[in-house]
Order: sequence, then C-alpha cells, then structure tokens
Amino acid sequence: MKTPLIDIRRLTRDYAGGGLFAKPSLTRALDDLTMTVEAGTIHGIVGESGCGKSTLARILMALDKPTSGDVLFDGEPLFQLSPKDLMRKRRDFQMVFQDPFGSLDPRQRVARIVAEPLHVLEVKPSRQEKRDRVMALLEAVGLTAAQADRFPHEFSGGQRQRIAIARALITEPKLVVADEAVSALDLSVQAQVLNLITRLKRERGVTFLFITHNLAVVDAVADQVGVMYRGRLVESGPARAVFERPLHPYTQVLAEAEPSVTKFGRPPRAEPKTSQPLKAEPGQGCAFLPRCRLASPRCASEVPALRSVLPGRQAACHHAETMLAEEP
Ligand SMILES: Nc1ncnc2c1ncn2[C@@H]1O[C@H](COP(=O)(O)OP(=O)(O)OP(=O)(O)O)[C@@H](O)[C@H]1O
Repeated sequence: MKTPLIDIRRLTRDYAGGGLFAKPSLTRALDDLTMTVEAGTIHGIVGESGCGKSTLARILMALDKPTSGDVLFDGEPLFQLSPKDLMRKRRDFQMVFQDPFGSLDPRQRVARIVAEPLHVLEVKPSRQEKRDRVMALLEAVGLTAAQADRFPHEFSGGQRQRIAIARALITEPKLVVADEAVSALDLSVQAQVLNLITRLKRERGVTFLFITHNLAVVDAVADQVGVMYRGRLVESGPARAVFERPLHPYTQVLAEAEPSVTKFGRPPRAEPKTSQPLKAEPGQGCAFLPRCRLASPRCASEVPALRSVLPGRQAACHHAETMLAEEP
C-alpha cells in the first residue's frame, strides 16, 4: 500500500485554562485523532466552531505541538525531527489563511510577498530564478506580471486570496492547508478560487487540506472529507458519499442543515427525546450522545472507536449499521 502524505496518529492537544482568579481547567482541543491524507487529493475537514479544526491546522504546520501523538509527513515523524530537519521539512507544507485582508503585509509589493517564504525557509534561489518563479506563479493563479509591483490594497478580496495561494506555492510544497480560505469571499469569487484550487491539484499534484465549517464548499471541491466533533474524527470517506449517506448522526445533522449537499433536501430527523437524557461520564461515552437521536445505554459507557463500516468509509458510532439500514 502507498504511504499517505499525512498520517496523523492518535493526536491529542490539551490547553490549560483558568488563571489567577479562575479555577484551573483543561480544554481537550484534539482527542486521540487519527486520520490519513493521500497525496494529490483535496481533503476537507468539517465541523462546527470549537471542534479543533484550527488546532489541527496549527499542528500540521508545526506551529504548535501535540500533547501526545505524532504526524508522519511523507513517512517522517514531524515532532521527532531535529530543528534543522524540521526547517527543511517546512518547505513541504504551507498555509492559506481566512482573512485575505489581514494576511498580506500592506507595506510590501506583491512580488516580495509571494517570495517571502523563500527567505523565511532559507531557500536561496538566484535573483532571476526567484523573479521567474514569482511571475510563473502569479500567472498560474490568474494574475499578471504587471501586478507584481503593486501593493495589496490595490486588489480585491478574491485577488488577495490568489496572491496568498501563490505565496503558499512558492516553495513547491506538497501540502497546502487552507483554513476557511474562501469563507470571507463573495459566492461568485469563492467559486473562482475553488476552481483555481482544483486546477492546482490537477496540474501540479498539490495536496490540499481544506478546513471549513461550510459543507457546500467541501462538497464542491473535496475528494475526501473528515468530520470532526469535539476534537475527534467521527466520520471519514469520499465527500459526496458521506454527505449523501452519512454513517454518523452528527454528519447527518450537519448535512441536513446544508440542503445543497443532500441530494433530496431531506427534512431533519427527529431530535432525541429529552425526558430522560442519557449522559456519558467525561472520557467514557460518546461525546455526541446528548444530541444524538440514536443514543443508547452503550453510548454512555463506551467511546465509539473510528472503524470501517463500508469500503472506504469509516465512522465512530455504535449505530452506524442502523443508519445504513435506514431509508436514505
Ligand atoms: N491557545 C488556546 N488556549 C486555550 N484554549 C484554546 C486555545 N486554542 C484553542 N483552544 C480551545 O480549543 C478548542 C478548539 O479550538 P479550535 O480553534 O481549534 O476550534 P475550531 O474548530 O477551529 O473553531 P473555529 O471554527 O471557531 O475557529 C476550543 O474549545 C478552543 O476554545
């Protein structure tokens, strides 16, 4: 079997909270998260606010360290590399952020902005080679050579996001993590940037990890999707199949709230009965239990492991087979 580009192994990230006047507390932003991303694919990560998406992105960029677990990038464990090897490895992954207005230095010209990761990551091409690379990339993202000497404020939001994508590609990375990269853009501009990303995957073989709360965006571009809930991966598989036929009740809730991704615009399923809600002890049962329409006593006592339910489809739910047997 092929080595995945990213092999995330049992990643946990705890943040200490509280302080001088508040009781100390611990937030588990990532909880034993395991997943793989194949090279040359667009892999979506979806989940509601606070589920740990940005924490995952920061760890994949080696901007933050996990409390436990590791990430194998092209077979190499990121958090066991020496600082020198990590610096070399950083050229292989880049990030595009949400805010196209805040993420580009307003005092720098576009050519300098796009070339910046070369300086930061100590790649030292000749002056001419650098200029050639910048120009080729500006052209690849649909901008002109004449625009290289302008400043960010002279561009629209969509154009700025193209500049950010060109900057992310300058070190010829294998992976680009896009964290809510089109969320701040108008719908028509979103579609243009998504087309660009699909083309870059096809023509350059770049792998994209597309992190968003917007299922329609993932449905439009992603080959695979991972659904996160409270720091855990609860479902994964081919994006279209996952949204059309969810195998986890949480995915179903997300998909039914976004009618454009469910084929027939299904009406939402019944909410759980609230007369005697089941509760799981922390760390013992399923975190989705209080919101789950299929909750059973087993869900309160046993954390459901992510398991293969259909070929290429995984879900962390004791009732995945029940969902499979239900009318679509
Ligand atoms: N530096 C930090 N210190 C303390 N807690 C943090 C820190 N960063 C994240 N958290 C907590 O970890 C959890 C996951 O946060 P994270 O930002 O990764 O979620 P998210 O899915 O990206 O949310 P959003 O879509 O709102 O950005 C949240 O409960 C958040 O409050």
